[in-house]
Parts: sequence; C-alpha cells; structure tokens
Amino acid sequence: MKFTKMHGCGNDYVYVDCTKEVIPNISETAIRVSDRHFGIGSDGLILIKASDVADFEMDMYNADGSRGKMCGNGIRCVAKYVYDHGLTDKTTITVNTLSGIKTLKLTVEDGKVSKVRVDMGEPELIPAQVPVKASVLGLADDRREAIVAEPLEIKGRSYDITCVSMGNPHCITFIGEDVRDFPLEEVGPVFEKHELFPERVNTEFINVIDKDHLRMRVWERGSGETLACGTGACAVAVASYLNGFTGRSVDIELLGGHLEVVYDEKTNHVFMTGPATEVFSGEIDL
Ligand SMILES: N[C@@H](CCC[C@H](N)C(=O)O)C(=O)O
Repeated sequence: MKFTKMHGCGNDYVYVDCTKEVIPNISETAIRVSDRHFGIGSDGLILIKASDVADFEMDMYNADGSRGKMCGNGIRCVAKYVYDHGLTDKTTITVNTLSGIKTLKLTVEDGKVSKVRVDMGEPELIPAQVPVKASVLGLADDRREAIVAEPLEIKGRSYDITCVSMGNPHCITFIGEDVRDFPLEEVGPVFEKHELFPERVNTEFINVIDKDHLRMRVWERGSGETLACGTGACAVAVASYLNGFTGRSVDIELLGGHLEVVYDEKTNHVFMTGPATEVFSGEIDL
C-alpha cells in the first residue's frame, strides 16, 4: 500500500490515495499503520476517494480502528494532498464526509498548499443529536437547549461541561489550572467512556487566556491524547462563546500549533483556518 504521512498541527494520519489503491480490512489496517512502534505511527488512517457528489471524499479511521464522521485537521491535509499531488488544480474544493459536504479554500505558496480555510458547517447543540444522554445530568432527554456549563463529577472532581457536535461529539470543560499540567491520561478515558455519551466522546480541557485566545488539550475517542483536534477546536470556540468567555473569533493554541476559528453570526457556520503539512511518503506490505 502506497501512503503519505501528513499532519495538521501535529494531529498526524496516514493518507492513502484510494483513487488508485484498494484497501482490504480497513479497520485492521488503521490499527496496524497507526501503531507507533510496529507500524508507521499515526493518530489514524484517512482514505482519499473519488466522489459523485463532491470533488473528493474523505473516509477517516481512528487509531483503534473505529470510524470517525469528520476530522478537521484531516480534511485540511486532504486538500493539500489533492492539490500538491495534481489530483486537482482548483483552489476551492468540496469534500464529502460522513457528516456532509465541506467547502475548503486553499492558500497556495510556491506551488504548494500552505494553509486551508474550512467551512465546518453549523454546530449541533441539541443534546440527543450530539449525542448526550441528558437524563444522566438530571435533565430531560428530549431537551432542545444546549448543555452549557452543567456540572459533571469525574473521579471526585466536578467539571462544568458544555456539549457540542461538529459532526462528531465533543465535551468541553474550562479549567483553572494550567492545562499543560493536567493529568489528561487519567481523566480523559473516564470522560470518553462515561454513560453520558452513548457514542463515546472527544473531550477538550481549556484555559481562557483572554477574550481572543484559548489554550487547549484534547483526549480523542479512539485515539487518546493527540496534539490537536480540528473539530474539537471548532466545538471549543462555540462553547467558549456560549459561556461568554470569548467573542466569535478566537485563536486556539494546541500542543502542536495554532488554529483560527470564527463562529460566524450571519450564517451560524464555523470556519477553521490552519496549516497542513506533508511529512513523508512510503510503501508498506499489508
Ligand atoms: N482529530 C480529528 C477528529 C478525529 C475523529 C475523532 N476522534 C472522533 O472519532 O470523533 C479532528 O481534527 O477533528
């Protein structure tokens, strides 16, 4: 299998051009290639496919082989791949995902994509759609209002949580201590598998730096701690705005870089801008 390793702010995936390759047993292949000791080493596997409804299709798998509906960092890298590898010469492209068609605007410098702006669509706030089982928090399961700053006890500590889907479920909590010192490995898996989240969850732990800046660490369902999460950053921008911590435009500092996110008032869409980087290409026997 020919592959290309790419990352967006350190959130790294193995990319396969499935307009040319056919992958057997995709979940097992994702587990195998993601292994950082016995495989290529990545947060998961992303297949780039032809599409009947958009310019391309993205099919993404986490490191544990589970399928993701959307990947914010991944989709920027898909855009870079298809442009830099000559699959398109368009600088505005559409990509179909399990959470709908996204439109991406590519910035090209010296013939290569350096930066991508993605229209991530509207955030989903209705608890049952995120999905979140609101009754676990003592709220009605058919509630239409967002879950914003509701207390949840995890390992003897109360966290105020806000729940947002950006095509995949996110639980956001703003904490007082420096996120860089937070025991994510202990706490992240407890959030991920909590009964509140019927499809597991991605959890973001956030410091508010000021009205325009946030610092974030993330525990992703299916991959554990990653250096960045694009859908997570978008969910965080929405959550921070709903909590009144920031305005509609924020710079988010992640362990692997920065993402700019705008929660647009007119369209109710979230726009994410960030880098995409190719690391190396290779070939692996499956
Ligand atoms: N890192 C991604 C999100 C990947 C999928 C996620 N772990 C899930 O299963 O929901 C991003 O950049 O958005």
